Amino acid sequence: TQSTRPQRLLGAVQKNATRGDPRSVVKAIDHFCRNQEWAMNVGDEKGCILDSVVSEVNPATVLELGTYCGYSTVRIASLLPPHAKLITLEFNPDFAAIARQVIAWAGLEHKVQLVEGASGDWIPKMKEQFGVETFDLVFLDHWKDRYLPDTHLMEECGLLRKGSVLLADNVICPGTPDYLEFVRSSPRYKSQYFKSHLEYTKVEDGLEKSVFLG
Ligand SMILES: Cn1ncc2cc([C@H](O)c3cccc(CNC(=O)c4cc(-c5ccc(F)cc5)cc(O)c4O)c3)ccc21
Ligand SMILES: [Mg+2]
Repeated sequence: TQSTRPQRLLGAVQKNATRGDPRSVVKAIDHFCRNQEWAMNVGDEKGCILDSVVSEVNPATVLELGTYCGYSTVRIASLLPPHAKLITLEFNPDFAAIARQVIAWAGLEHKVQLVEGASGDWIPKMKEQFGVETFDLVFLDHWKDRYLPDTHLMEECGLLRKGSVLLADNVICPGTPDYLEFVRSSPRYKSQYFKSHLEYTKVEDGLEKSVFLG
């Protein structure tokens, strides 16, 4: 039977990356996507911006919406302080199965809780299920039309505190117009655009960093 792109991406990691070495996992995926098959990872260029925001926030609790194959999960988790936790939500079981193996290859299982399910179902259960108070950092990279409703939901569920940082991928391509309009016009957010390119291409894209002001 035919393999899927995520399966081939995992194969490239297992072939070319060193177990327990997150940077080599990131490098192997970027090489695969640049030279073999494009895939919708945040990529190396936007990934450097992600790294700088993670390092600046130095979060104890992180929520990632949209795991896919675990590329950004590995980038974020590799920068977290010792007892920090990253919860990542993935509704597609095939993606989740690959991501678990990519995260394990990087040796980061102990820092990551991959939850299989949809953001809309799980955000209201975060506090009771995972003992989360609030998130210091949220990385939005799931369905683009879910960024805004899920941001409202996180506010309503008391998961954001004064200073919580939302970092959104793909605000230009594919684009998240309603989300961008909201965070840039709301008095409750301080928003900043980091211009970059769509992963592995010359097409413009960027990340939007929005600080919740409470
Ligand atoms: C509700 N819920 N809760 C958890 C959860 C998790 C998922 C999945 O992880 C999932 C599946 C399919 C698509 C996405 C969103 N990502 C994208 O669509 C994307 C596209 C492109 C692009 C750009 C140019 C192109 F020409 C083609 C694709 C570049 C990018 O970086 C992307 O992130 C995410 C979905 C809903 C979920
Ligand atoms: Mg993306």
